[in-house]
Amino acid sequence: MVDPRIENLNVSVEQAIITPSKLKEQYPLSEKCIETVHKGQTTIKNILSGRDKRILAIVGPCSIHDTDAAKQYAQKMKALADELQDQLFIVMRVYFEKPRTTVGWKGLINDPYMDNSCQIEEGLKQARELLVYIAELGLPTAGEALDIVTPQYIQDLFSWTAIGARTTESQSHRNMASGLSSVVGFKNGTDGNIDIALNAMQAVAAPQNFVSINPDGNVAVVRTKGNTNTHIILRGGKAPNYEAKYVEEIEHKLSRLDIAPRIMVDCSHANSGKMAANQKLVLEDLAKQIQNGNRSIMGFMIESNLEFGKQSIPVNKDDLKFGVSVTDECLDWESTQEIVRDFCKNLK
Ligand SMILES: O=C[C@H](O)[C@H](O)COP(=O)(O)O
Ligand SMILES: C=C(OP(=O)(O)O)C(=O)O
Repeated sequence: MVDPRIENLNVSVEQAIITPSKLKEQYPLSEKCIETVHKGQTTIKNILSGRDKRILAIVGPCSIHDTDAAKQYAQKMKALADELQDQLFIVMRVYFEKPRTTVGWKGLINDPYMDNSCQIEEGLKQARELLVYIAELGLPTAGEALDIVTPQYIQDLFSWTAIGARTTESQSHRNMASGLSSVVGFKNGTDGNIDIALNAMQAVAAPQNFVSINPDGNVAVVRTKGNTNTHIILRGGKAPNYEAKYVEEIEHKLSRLDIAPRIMVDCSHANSGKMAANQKLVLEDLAKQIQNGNRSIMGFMIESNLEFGKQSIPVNKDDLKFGVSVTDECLDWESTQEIVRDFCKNLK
């Protein structure tokens, strides 16, 4: 019994939704999907361990708000991934959940119609349908695990996972990451704090026990084995942190902790000053570092969409510009191809 004098004072509605197993029945995995994810997860683990010498490239929109645009983007990306497969393992950024500094649209799962109606069940369906589509193309995907329950619905389709700058220090996110099957990258904090990511990697390597839900939607205790397939992502803080002097500093910190020095650089966010065009400069710098002998940089991240820039979410959704980000500024497709190809040429 809920006593309304002391409980749920700030809750307006509690609405049961589809269970993870029912959603998976509606959008099942074909053998081709399983092969895409299995190959994606395994290849990324091999890149992390250094067995596979290629560079991991996480490239795609800041956020998905229109699954048709995302499908077009994925088709283009698949062709680029095939073209550059000798040097890069390209994984499409398919981010459905956005952490906000204060308030704002929290992504396709939370609010698929972008009108504050927050039809989360519909958001989960659209997300899963899109991930199945992309896996059918043979293109692996990457997501940010932000909500700690939604992985039960879609995580089987991701080949790589990020924990964001605002949640790397969170115990709940570390618990969750310790049970994920993919490689997990931890961003440094928004203020540039590196230690929270290093602490996260140690916490996540250990077995954890916590309360979540099971595939049938029942409350369950989850006991994990721990996930040692993790790395740091440098995303800048008060200032950028992608240059060689920062990368070397992190290498030393990792070595002191007896963790293999494997580092991903996010070319966007504070490393680009949130200006999409600057991602080119970051990527050029990374290519130089690698040419100069760096062996710890194992990957990079780029925020890119069909079209350049960003737009605010209009009241009338017919006014949305197709293929333009509704969160952070993104590079357009042509520039994305160009800078990624140049990166490969520079490495040769
Ligand atoms: O990646 C996207 C944004 O940087 C992140 O969601 C924070 O956005 P905000 O500061 O606009 O809320
Ligand atoms: C929100 C993101 O990044 P960060 O956590 O680094 O701000 C992101 O990659 O979408």
